[in-house]
Amino acid sequence: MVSSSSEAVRTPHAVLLSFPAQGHLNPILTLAKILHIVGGFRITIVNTEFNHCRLLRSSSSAAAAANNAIDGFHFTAIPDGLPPNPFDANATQDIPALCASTRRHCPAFFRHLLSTLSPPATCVIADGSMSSSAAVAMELGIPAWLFYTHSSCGFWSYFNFAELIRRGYSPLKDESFLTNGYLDTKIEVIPGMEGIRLRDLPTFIRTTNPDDLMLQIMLKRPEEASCGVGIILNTFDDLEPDVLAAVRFKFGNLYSIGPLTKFNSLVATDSEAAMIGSSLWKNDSGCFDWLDEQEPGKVVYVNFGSITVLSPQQLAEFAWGLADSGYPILWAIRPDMVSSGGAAEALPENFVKQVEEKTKVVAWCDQEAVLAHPAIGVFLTHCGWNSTLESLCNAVPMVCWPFFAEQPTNCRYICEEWGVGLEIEGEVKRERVEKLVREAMEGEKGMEMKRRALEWKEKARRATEPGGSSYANVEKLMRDLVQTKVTEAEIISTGFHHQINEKLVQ
Ligand SMILES: O=c1ccn([C@@H]2O[C@H](COP(=O)(O)OP(=O)(O)O[C@H]3O[C@H](CO)[C@@H](O)[C@H](O)[C@H]3O)[C@@H](O)[C@H]2O)c(=O)[nH]1
Repeated sequence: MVSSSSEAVRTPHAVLLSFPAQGHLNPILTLAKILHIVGGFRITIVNTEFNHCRLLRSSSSAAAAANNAIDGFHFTAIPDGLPPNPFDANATQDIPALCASTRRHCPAFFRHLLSTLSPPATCVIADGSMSSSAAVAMELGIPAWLFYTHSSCGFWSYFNFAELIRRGYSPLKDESFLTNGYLDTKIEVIPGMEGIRLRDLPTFIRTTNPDDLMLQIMLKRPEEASCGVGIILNTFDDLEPDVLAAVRFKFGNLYSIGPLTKFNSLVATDSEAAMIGSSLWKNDSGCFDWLDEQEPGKVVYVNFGSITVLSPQQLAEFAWGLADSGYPILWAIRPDMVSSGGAAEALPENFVKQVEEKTKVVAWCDQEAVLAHPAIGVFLTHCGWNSTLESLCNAVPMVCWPFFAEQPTNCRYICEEWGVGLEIEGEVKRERVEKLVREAMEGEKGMEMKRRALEWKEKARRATEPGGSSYANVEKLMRDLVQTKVTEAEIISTGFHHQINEKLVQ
């Protein structure tokens, strides 16, 4: 690795801009720690004001960084452009509204920030979902990289949406196409993803409305992905070789640097920066005492990430299916996770009484530490990309219930390509939940999944150690972040001025 004592003329200053969601902030913070602790970079992490407040409330170490108490590692915030809501620290913002608003408003705020930042930024890493802000950095002559925090298969699917529309796969003719078998159509037009079905692609393609906001946003991906000097993906070469080969063919400057979670040990120093937490909810540490009392490999860990919302009926089907499986359950139910409100209180009557001995319900927990606990046998997950990687890195087989966005694509790879998951297809039914949890825990498929999961854990370890592909790509990224310069010719030839002006007046 590039050492922190390298003879840089001045300390490089990386500004990292995160989309305001937990699944984005976590990998961005880990990358920032690597750059700071291993590469000696000065760091500024930019959140939206709403997320910044949530972070400060739940993480005292982040609050210290925000108050400039940690040397060379800072947090700051820009508005997200949404009207101020009555502030609710537990709220998750509406994702389409947030996507639209951050795209429209953040570039101007980010431009102001970059123009006034002292010391000035020497490089920018912008969340791929905030690519217009990366374009602003380039316009100011600051080289910018785009970091897409989802899987490569997710990234590449979005990238190919325009082609799918051109070929008439989407928009769907009418609602009946959601259930009449049409979604089982195999899509042979995405290089590196041969055999994938329409239903495996990110959910935003399943619309009947050509003007659907998320569809329209994803259609801009090809243009936007080209607006930085390189693309960063939190994956590793052995995991998604075909997709990565196709993406590399399109983008020469691609850095596959994952699983970033594996680098946590590299940055686990006793420095204050290493201790900074990124949880947007307060962790309930009580679950570890409970886990310590459980038999090894017998607990079903249930967590649907930071965005999934369940109806009370879905919650009840999961609850009874899990209870009927007979295994101990650790279940994280966010305060805003059930559409009727209430959250843990929304669990069916009698459920808690019936499974009291065997169940621990928390609002939020330190998931990486939970997945590393020997008591965990199976992870019932929504297939968010961070959860997927954290599960793979800890060799925990998955029962998958993809909720939205690129989660069905991750699910397809988890179950079919990597052989470490079983999918709950269609509507949640308690019998199905019970059957799949049992199969994953004690069935033949479960045994095979565990064997494959151990192999992936080992491959992830190798990728992130000296000599591994992700390790080498992190080194290259650090070098490039220091050495790359944006020339006027590049700015003009890629039309940044034009794009930005157009975006700002929209
Ligand atoms: O109780 C909890 C629950 C979650 N986490 C962490 O929160 C993150 C959740 O990320 P992820 O699993 O990716 O889920 P989402 O929050 O749903 O992530 C969003 O962002 C991801 C990355 O772009 C996408 O893959 C998802 O589809 C999108 O919903 C992970 O690091 C978890 O370890 C905790 O620490 N404690």
